[in-house]
Amino acid sequence: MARLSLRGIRKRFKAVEVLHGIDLDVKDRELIVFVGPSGCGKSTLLRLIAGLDPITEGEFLLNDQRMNDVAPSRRGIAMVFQSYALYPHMNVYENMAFGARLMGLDKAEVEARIAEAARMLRLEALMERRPRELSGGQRQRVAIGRALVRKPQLLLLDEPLSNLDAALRSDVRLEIARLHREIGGTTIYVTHDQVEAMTLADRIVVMNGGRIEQFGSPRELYETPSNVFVANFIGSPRMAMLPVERNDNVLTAPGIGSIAPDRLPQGEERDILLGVRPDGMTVTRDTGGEGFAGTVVYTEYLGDSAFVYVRLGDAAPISVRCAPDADFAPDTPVRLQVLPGRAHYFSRKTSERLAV
Ligand SMILES: Nc1ncnc2c1ncn2[C@@H]1O[C@H](COP(=O)(O)OP(=O)(O)OP(=O)(O)O)[C@@H](O)[C@H]1O
Repeated sequence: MARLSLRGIRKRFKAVEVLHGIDLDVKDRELIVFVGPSGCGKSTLLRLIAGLDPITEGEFLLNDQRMNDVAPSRRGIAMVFQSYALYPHMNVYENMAFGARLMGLDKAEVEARIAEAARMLRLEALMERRPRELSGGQRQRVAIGRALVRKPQLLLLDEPLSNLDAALRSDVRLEIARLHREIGGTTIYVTHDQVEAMTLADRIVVMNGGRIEQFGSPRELYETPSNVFVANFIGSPRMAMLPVERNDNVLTAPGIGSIAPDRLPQGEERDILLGVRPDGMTVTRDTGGEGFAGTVVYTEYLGDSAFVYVRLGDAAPISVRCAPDADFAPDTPVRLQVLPGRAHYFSRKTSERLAV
């Protein structure tokens, strides 16, 4: 069992504070993904949980026990790093067997677990090789295998797929998810890739500048991002953001047009940021009337759909998901409508989500 509580965690390197008070509760058996832009503190937080760096301030509890001063080897944690730290003088088999033997498992059990990991990670033909005789991606798979054979209660993975090609990446990702369920432990997975986060996680921690912006299920983050940062970070292509002024039940973007949406934000704020996902709008040739007027930049055909990129005013183009037969030549004047229930609202003052 592995249930985690982080309370007011701060981390300073000399005078520089890089984590500014992290509070987080992870349930047993959850697969949690830390995601965020480069330098936001994901790896640092993972290293504090592993015990590789001391916590400056705050408390880390594992199953209600304070872990701040417990040695890494006594935390019952297995970790896979971006740099794999394999034993150079051992071959692949021995690298995977080492940790499992230290746990006191009998020989047959160690062999069975290694065979399974090797099959899953497609390492069977490489078992006799030393790390220096392997490619980067192969080493990465050995490092994952070495952690998995221990069937840890808490598995920490820091960008474990960064050296794999696209096809292997999605295969190994599926295997990690399957193994996570099979082992029945808790997994924390660090990535900067929001697609990886969305497909793997039970819940996602979105980090930015040493703080948690939002913690929730992939669906919660996509459907109700709690601020502009999360709205922009989750979802590809990005959510369109349009500054609008509210007058009664009409939202107006100066020089672009206005809409009267089915749902409006609560409260009195007049200066609002309207957010709409690419599939939350329709685009038609401009014949006047309600809606936002723009011009087509280009149309991207994807087979099962098409993305039409539209410029509104002088902001960066926004993308609208259309049926695959959408065919708008560049510079076509078009009008955008927001579909019912698809408008997100944010305060222009605080960037926080406004309830409807
Ligand atoms: N040992 C250290 N000494 C000083 N500063 C550090 C140290 N380790 C990390 N930092 C700083 O802490 C911040 C967070 O780094 P961290 O590696 O946790 O980010 P990250 O979100 O994992 O980024 P990436 O996706 O690029 O790996 C960065 O500004 C980094 O420069």
